[in-house]
Amino acid sequence: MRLIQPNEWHPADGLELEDNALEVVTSNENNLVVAGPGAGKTELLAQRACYLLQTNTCKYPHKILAISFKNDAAYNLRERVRQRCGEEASKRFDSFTFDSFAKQIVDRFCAAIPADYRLSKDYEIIIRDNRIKDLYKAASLDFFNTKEHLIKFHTEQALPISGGKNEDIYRKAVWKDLLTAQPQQLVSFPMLMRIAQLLIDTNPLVKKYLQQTYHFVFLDEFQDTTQVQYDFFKSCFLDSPSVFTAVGDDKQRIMVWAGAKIKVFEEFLTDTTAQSIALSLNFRSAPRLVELQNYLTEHLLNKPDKAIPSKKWKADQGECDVWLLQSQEQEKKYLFKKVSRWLQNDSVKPRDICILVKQQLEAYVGDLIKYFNENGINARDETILQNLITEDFVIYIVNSMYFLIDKKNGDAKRLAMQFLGNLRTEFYDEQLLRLDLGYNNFVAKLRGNYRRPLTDKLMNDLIQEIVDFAGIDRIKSHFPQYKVGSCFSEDLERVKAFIKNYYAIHKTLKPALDGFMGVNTIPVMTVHKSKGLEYHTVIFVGLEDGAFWSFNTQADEDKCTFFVALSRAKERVVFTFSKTRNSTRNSNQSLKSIRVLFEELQKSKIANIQEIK
Ligand SMILES: Nc1ncnc2c1ncn2[C@@H]1O[C@H](COP(=O)(O)OP(=O)(O)OP(=O)(O)O)[C@@H](O)[C@H]1O
Repeated sequence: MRLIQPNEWHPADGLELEDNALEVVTSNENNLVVAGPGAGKTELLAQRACYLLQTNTCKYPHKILAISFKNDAAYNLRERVRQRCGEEASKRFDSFTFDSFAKQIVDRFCAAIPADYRLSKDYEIIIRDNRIKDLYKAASLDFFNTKEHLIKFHTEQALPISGGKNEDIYRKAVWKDLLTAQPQQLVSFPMLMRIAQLLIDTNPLVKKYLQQTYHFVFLDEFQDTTQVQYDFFKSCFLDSPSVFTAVGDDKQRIMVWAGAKIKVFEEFLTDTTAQSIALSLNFRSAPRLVELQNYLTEHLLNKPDKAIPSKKWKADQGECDVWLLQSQEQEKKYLFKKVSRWLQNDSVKPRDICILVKQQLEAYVGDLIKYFNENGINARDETILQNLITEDFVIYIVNSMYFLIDKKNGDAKRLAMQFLGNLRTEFYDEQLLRLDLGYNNFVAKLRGNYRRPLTDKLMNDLIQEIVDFAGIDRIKSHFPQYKVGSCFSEDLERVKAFIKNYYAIHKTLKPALDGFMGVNTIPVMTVHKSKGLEYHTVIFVGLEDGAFWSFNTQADEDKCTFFVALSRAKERVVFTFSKTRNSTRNSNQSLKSIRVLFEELQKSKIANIQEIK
């Protein structure tokens, strides 16, 4: 890799950075970038990674650690860095979620965990908090009124658990029950993070190893950081020479219900003496939508910041519609008609459109998804597959299959080879060339053996052979999340099952793979899942009291949720209100509790509100 002098470095891909962004990209100080939607915060992290690696400011062999909240966000950031500064440099860029980073530390250094909290190799991760809640219930602990309070209480304290109050004794007992459960120990991700923190607090060598490995630490979507995550970050890196860059937006703080720390920006600035830096451009949304976001920022969120649209747009671009409909039945048909027209006339692809709901996806749009699919527009609940299809090994399998059916598909081969190369970071160029040749021969052999139709058995065997070529042990040892337990085999079985299902529908492999990956399919998801993403058109279904049932108790967070939905759109955003919604608990819908959202849209004079007869 050719080294670039810092003063000769330019942002990758010809992008222009505003002055503040460029200052952060090249800075050697701790910074907190606070900026609105579409300001390029994630892009700034990608550009900073390129700067640090290409100029060797992050000196070889030290690395950059980027921590995100969701698998797909970690994946997207890693991909952006790879595209911007190439395969070789990006090997020193580790992009993980908080959860997988903590798990990796625990798995790697499990013998160093103090005895009372030690985990064996095959612990089970509890995803559903109910198991924890039930244990407290069994201990007749009723001093918390909500499950959320109880779950927060469970990991509120750093380990080891101390204190002699009743609550502490119960907490200790529940932790013990979980860590001695048979046949496997049980831990939630926040528990795992507390254990990782304990490991670091009690093992200076592990701490030193982390700090020497990662000279630069990035924190994406910092507004969503929980107390447990922040404590873990501090144990790992505070007061070390590592340089921190956090980016976030307090207008997009929608995870307070899940424990996001409201004062995290302030604490970070104090703890790390970071500078707070603002950005002013919005690269994502067209000018009319930026204007609407600015209006709502001031009048709904009571914040002073204003964004400036990028110059690539014409001043009158951007549209916001609110459609008031009579029934859910009318809503699905009207939306179908509109979406069909956009797909035909506006050169918009299904993947450029996103349907969002606040929650209860099935109740709000289950019927609509069915109706779209029955009438020729693919749409699906993306939440089911979003994590799986961004897993590296899944991308490898699918691209190997695309390459199998089309030997001219160079992109598919490149992506598959990239995965294989990453599993063998110790390889020299010559060995990589041999691997390339071996992979070509392997796929050529598969092509020769490939028979149609693919029975379930043949499909299973085909996928298994592709995985075996990469080597299950190698995959497991490379990806911390797969090292222990049965996560890998479970995910692999899910991949096989999904591809077989799509194959049963389409009868040929290409559309089956496209179906699995969601090509030509409108993604449908909750606003929470849509964070960090962007679409040409966003349709928010259910601007109603029923969907915002918690508005009276958490108005600020719900206003931010509404703002996040709106700000995912590049050119068009639509809100629907339906007078009746039979699939929900209260079929008659009103606009009383959330009147302020509706009124502010109206007052903005940008939203076009229409009653649809
Ligand atoms: N300097 C730039 N020049 C041109 N386009 C940019 C620049 N920075 C970001 N973009 C583009 O703007 C869009 C938004 O960028 P990005 O996702 O980084 O914003 P963000 O601040 O993280 O957004 P959000 O907080 O809303 O998720 C992306 O399409 C990105 O490619």
